[in-house]
Amino acid sequence: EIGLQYGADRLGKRYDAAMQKFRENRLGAFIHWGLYAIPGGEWNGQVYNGAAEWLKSWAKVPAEEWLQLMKQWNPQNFDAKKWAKMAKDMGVKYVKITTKHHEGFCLWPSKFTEYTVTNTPYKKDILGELVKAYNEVGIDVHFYFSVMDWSHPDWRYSIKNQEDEIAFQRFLAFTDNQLKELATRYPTVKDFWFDGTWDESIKKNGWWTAHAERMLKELIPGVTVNSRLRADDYGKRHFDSNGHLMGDYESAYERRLPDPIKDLQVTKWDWEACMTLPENQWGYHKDWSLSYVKNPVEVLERIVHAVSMGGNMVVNFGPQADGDFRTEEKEIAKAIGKWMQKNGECIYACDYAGWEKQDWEYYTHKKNSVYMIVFNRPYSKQLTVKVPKETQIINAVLLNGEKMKVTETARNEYNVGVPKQDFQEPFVIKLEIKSSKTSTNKYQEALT
Ligand SMILES: C[C@@H]1N[C@@H](C(=O)NCc2ccccc2)[C@H](O)[C@@H]1O
Repeated sequence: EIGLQYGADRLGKRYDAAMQKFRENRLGAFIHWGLYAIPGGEWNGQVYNGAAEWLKSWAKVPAEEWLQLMKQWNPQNFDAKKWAKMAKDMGVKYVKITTKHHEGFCLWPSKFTEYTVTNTPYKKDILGELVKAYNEVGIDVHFYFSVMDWSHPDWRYSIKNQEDEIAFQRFLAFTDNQLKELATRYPTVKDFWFDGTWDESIKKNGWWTAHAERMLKELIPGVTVNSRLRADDYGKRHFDSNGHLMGDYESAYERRLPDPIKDLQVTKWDWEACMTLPENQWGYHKDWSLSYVKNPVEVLERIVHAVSMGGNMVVNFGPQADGDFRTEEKEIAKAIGKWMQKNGECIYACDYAGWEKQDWEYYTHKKNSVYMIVFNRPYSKQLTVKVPKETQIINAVLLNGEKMKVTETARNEYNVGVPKQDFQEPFVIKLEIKSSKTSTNKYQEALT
């Protein structure tokens, strides 16, 4: 291993209570809300099908013109309690909120920039209202924070000369001030999810990313920080030059997931994926007909896929400029909540089972139960289960209590029957297992 000053501060997973809670939460929601919700993907009569929160970039709008949108920021239908109820009913255990996205507009009354909610017709501290409302219903709040800040004159993509260097160090000091502000104003925050950290300027300042993680952990004991913040002494990101994960969980799975057969290495560390409903859109876009919108089962499939590999999943919502949510998002949240109400036992506090994946889809594991979450109902009416050596299935029940037939079909192989009723939605079978040394060898090995 090479010596690093700004590499991983810790090897292996964290097992303190705060990280256990982060891990056991499993299902979260993302909220992407900012000035970009006002134009909703359209600028000067042209609609862009790229990410709506990147409209400033697509339409090449200068910062001072873009920030004029603050004059229109007045979400009259914003009701933090309603947002909290929607999240509670969806069954999410935490919500990640964009405190400041790349545009530089702050949802809290920051003292270090004029581009905040204070200087809008709305005036009030939106972030404070949300932290209070979510916490009141037992939902943890995580902060999304974009280091890249298009509103700040000292932001640099790269450091070409001494002038850049001096400006960027001022920018990092400004960022420290905002992070300290967030950590001290909202001490119940549980996580910082950094974004906008891929540019040369940050990779050349790995020291600052290590300092930012350490500063937040001093200010808020137990707080978690994502790997995307981190660059090491040599500009290596997420994993340091010795291959060790930096931060507390890997955060590279954005709109994609690890392969359930080829990428089993991710089960060795904590990780969190995030996903959108229409492919490109995190912020509010007025026209969702421009791309495919995932249906509830497709969202569930991604949630279960992540948990089956020992990860968390965060489903994104992009509220409207008026502070209400579009109907499609309310419907998805309701459908997910309905399924989670019945089947959440196979998600919350569950982890990777380590069993060989089958075509009917995913396993999750908790204590001495293994859950089968069936997305693909086989015409054979038999669900193949290959167990690890010296493992026996004691019994199998549907989460509604219906007993399922279990037939041993070969060494360490079983068939589990499917429910009589076709629920027209993914269903969950809970297997009670025990390890058994005495495996009868009634099955002969083939001679080939
Ligand atoms: C969590 C997401 N990360 C931000 C982002 O900048 N992603 C990188 C990206 C944005 C637009 C086109 C390609 C790649 C998006 O705007 C969301 O905040």
